[in-house]
Amino acid sequence: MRKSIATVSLSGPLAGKLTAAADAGFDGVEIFEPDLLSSPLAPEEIRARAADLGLGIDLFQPFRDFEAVPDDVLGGNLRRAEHKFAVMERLGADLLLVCSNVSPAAIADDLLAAEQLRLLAGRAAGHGIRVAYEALAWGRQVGDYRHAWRIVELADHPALGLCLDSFHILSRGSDPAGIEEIPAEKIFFLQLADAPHLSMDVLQWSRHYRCFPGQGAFDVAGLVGHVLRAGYRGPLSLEVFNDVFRQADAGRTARDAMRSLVALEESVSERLGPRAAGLVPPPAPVVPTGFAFAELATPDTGRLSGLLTALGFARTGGHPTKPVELWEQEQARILLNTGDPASATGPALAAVGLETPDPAGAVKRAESLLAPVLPRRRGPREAPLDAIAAPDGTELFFCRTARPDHPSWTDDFTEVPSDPVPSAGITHIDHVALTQPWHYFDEASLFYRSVLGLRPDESLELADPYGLLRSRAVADPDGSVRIALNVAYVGSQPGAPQIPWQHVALGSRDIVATARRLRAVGDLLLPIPANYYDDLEARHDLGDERHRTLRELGLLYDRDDHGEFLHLYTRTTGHVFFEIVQRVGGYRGYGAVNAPIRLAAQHAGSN
Ligand SMILES: O=C(O)c1ccc(O)c(O)c1
Ligand SMILES: [Mg+2]
Repeated sequence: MRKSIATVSLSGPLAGKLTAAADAGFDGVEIFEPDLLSSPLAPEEIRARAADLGLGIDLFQPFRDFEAVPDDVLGGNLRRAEHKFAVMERLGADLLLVCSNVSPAAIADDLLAAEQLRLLAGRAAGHGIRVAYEALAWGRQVGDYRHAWRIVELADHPALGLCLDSFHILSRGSDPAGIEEIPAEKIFFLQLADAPHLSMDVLQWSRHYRCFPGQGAFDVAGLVGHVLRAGYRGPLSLEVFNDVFRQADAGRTARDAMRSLVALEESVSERLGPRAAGLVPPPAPVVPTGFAFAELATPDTGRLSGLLTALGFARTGGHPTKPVELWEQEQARILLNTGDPASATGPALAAVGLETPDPAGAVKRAESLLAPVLPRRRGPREAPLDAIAAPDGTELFFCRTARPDHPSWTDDFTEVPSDPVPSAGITHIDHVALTQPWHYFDEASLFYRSVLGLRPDESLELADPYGLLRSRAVADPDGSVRIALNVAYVGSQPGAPQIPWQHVALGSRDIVATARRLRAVGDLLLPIPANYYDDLEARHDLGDERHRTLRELGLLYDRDDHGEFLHLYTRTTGHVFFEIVQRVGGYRGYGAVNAPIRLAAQHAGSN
């Protein structure tokens, strides 16, 4: 389907917005009038610029407070309309969005509204222009799409139709099924936005918190399904008012926007059948089945090799041509890379290897969702290793480890002789946690969900001693791949503590034994205050002996309806630390209740 975006969704001056939309592959734009008014370009120049970029100007918006006004106001409104028509002719735009009147002067009289809109449509038609009437959720008299439709029906003019906007419909809890009763030729335009569930004034919610479909809590795909069943075949147009996107890079936001529409088309086609309404779903996701490795970029191996040895890892391989070491313990594999510029400020998590049943298919899926595919870093006799860049720059490699049907990346490493290291009971990588730059957070959750087919959990807000940490995890259905995305709100004030921390959580089969071993080796673990254990005893009755063990070893505890979770943390090295976890039963979370304790301990340790 044709894909458009309202210029209000992107940051910066109008010319840059057009370039960003075109580069991301959009077919058209809605020109948001304030963007035009603040542009040094004449409408004719904007028209030419858009045409050069292959963009249509699908809509001009918004025209406000027009309908259901007293007679003495109508003349002035028609005069304003003539100005808009003139600008639109210069722009080459033939669809004007009129949003429902929000002025206290608007009269509760549908016949009057219809009569005045009919008059407007007649004038518009004289310029070859059509009018799309949109119910704003906070409209003074008209706030619901069914009400707007009754007025359009009453007006009965071929140049007057509806603009449907998913935000206004879904924020009010209106049933979108009623859209199917509207004749297709009367739905002139479809605007799409998602939003998180928030309990607040709907105007503020709309103007500040809209996000791209798939990033919020609305069933936008369900709504689009109804619109397509009604017979609408016009553009899917994103109209997102969002404070964060307004400050982010326009090119990046436009790609995020396009990714959301491609994923939306997929969700809609799953509901309506694959070839319905000219939908073109991307290749199916290839969901990863586990972690192949975590790669730490580090200026030297000294600091980390001591820690890895204490954690029970053995250095098993070296790369013949790159400064990379392979460390293993059962299915947990860590690469230490001393040749990566990312390590300049200390060890950092630079890459994650994901086990996948079909590496080539995973790359095709990623490309169709505008994920940057990285050039292959492959030596002459090395296994193919495809990788993409996640929004925060972390490289994601698609791997098949030691399978007969595919060369294994581990074969590229030369075995190195090493003394046997006593196992610490670590079996695999349970999850990785990636701290995102704050303005990429929604982009990141959509990225992992759409590109990798992982399922997002609820978004959580966790207290940090210096602010709030937002956290959202994505995982595959059986929990073999879990990625916790965090965003730190701290650090906005100069000199405030920063937490650019990434971590690798290692699964242990017996965390008490692992903890005892780590304590015996040295002072490697994050100390947990006694107050935590006093409170834990009040919250959970685990028996005296268990409480004593948790306290003695500095273990943190959580439980959910499915099981229990025990975990501990190493001190931070550079930008990374390790967590050791044991899931007992089917515990699904990440110990979020304990995050404030952990964050406070980390801040105390870094002072
Ligand atoms: O917030 C507004 O004023 C506004 C304007 C135009 C729209 O299409 C819309 O959905 C909201
Ligand atoms: Mg709208």
